[in-house]
Amino acid sequence: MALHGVRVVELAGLAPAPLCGMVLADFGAQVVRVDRSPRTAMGTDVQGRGKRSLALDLKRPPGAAALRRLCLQTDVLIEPFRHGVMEKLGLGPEILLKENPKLIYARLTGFGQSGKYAKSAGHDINYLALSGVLSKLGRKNENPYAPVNLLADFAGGGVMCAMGIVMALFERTRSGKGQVIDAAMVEGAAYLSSFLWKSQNLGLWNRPRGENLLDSGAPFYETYETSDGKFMAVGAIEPQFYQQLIEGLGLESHKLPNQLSFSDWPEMKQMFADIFSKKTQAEWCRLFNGTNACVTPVLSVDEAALHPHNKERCSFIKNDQEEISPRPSPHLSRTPASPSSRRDPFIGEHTEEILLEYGFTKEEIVKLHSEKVIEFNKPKANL
Ligand SMILES: C[C@H](CCC[C@@H](C)[C@H]1CC[C@H]2[C@@H]3[C@H](O)C[C@@H]4C[C@H](O)CC[C@]4(C)[C@H]3C[C@H](O)[C@]12C)C(=O)SCCNC(=O)CCNC(=O)[C@H](O)C(C)(C)COP(=O)(O)OP(=O)(O)OC[C@H]1O[C@@H](n2cnc3c(N)ncnc32)[C@H](O)[C@@H]1OP(=O)(O)O
Repeated sequence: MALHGVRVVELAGLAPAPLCGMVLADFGAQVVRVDRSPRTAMGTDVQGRGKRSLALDLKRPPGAAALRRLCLQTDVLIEPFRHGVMEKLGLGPEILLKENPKLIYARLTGFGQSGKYAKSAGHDINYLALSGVLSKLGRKNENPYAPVNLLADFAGGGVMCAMGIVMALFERTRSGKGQVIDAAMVEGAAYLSSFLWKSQNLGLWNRPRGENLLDSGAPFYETYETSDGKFMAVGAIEPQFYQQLIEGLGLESHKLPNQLSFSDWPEMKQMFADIFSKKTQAEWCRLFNGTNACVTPVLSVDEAALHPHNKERCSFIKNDQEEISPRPSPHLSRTPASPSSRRDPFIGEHTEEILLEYGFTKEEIVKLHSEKVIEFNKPKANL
């Protein structure tokens, strides 16, 4: 796998850092997740695939010292706390990089390591709002709408951070040096959305939110309800594809306004909606399958795994617990990801084996355990 041999320590956090760690694990990195005690923390990481868990109290000096030791033999550290938390623990980048100059120290936060908000709490919706992107999302005459926590947390945060880590690992092959990554979700979400800024002069965003080409303003870039309460997605932007949409809907283009006549869009939408409501989703699929009208069913997460196209590409995978999840993407031809099929780790499940692997002696481990700096949490056998 592409990241075989890369050692990662991920400090447990909410959504974005766990995704970042999971992506690295899926592509072959050895990821150790450092958790708080199983007595004080609930296991909320559903993105623990391929990781092992070490329960370590970082607030206790021997705990922080243990992390420093781990970092001596680690390629990448992912930390998901507000600016200042790691410094307070004596685990800031100056110290850790001095001890291991090859360390890639990835700081995944909302507001970044500097600036007015650096020490403020926040979540996806706040970062998206500050990036400027949220102002563009939503339907006509409605408040801005955050699409779950996908954009800032996962795309602008977890994925951007993973990209930064891979770039830093690549650069390290030339310089032999690590570096600090300041992955701020505000900036990640904005960068991801560069098109919004760079397309201003194309006139794509001249109208209020929800009345433009790609923000649910256009009738040919919309979702429509079908007679069985499901939905179809329409993305027929180019004239030749739009023509196929019109034909599929049983309309005649010479009787319709011009595709780009903004003032006619609301009426056109109503017309398309009426037509889509006359057939079931399956009927529309049969009608549009194999055309270039850019019409596809809106599938539920369960249906997506069963769709013939996705099945053909094995786009979804099952783990040992029969849980279905998306296959790691993208697909690398020679060194594809090989996601673990084991269940996610329990907090503290691998404490002892990880510490032994990183060179701690049995005696040291017993001492840390007796001082309650580390915890073990072996799963009970299923008798
Ligand atoms: C919208 C999303 C968030 C969605 C999350 C949801 C998916 C989940 C949230 C609640 C979950 C549910 C719940 O738990 C109940 C169930 C539990 C069950 O097990 C599963 C089902 C549940 C229903 C469960 C389901 C889901 O998992 C949930 C619904 C986001 O936007 S996430 C992005 C958030 N932002 C960031 O990550 C940016 C950077 N981070 C921050 O800004 C802050 O960390 C944050 C997020 C604001 C939190 O602030 P907080 O004050 O709590 O932390 P920090 O200031 O960063 O400091 C951390 C402190 O912790 C200490 N510490 C850390 N590790 C250790 C350790 N190993 N040992 C000891 N101490 C440790 C550290 O020293 C800091 O201490 P101090 O505060 O004293 O300095």
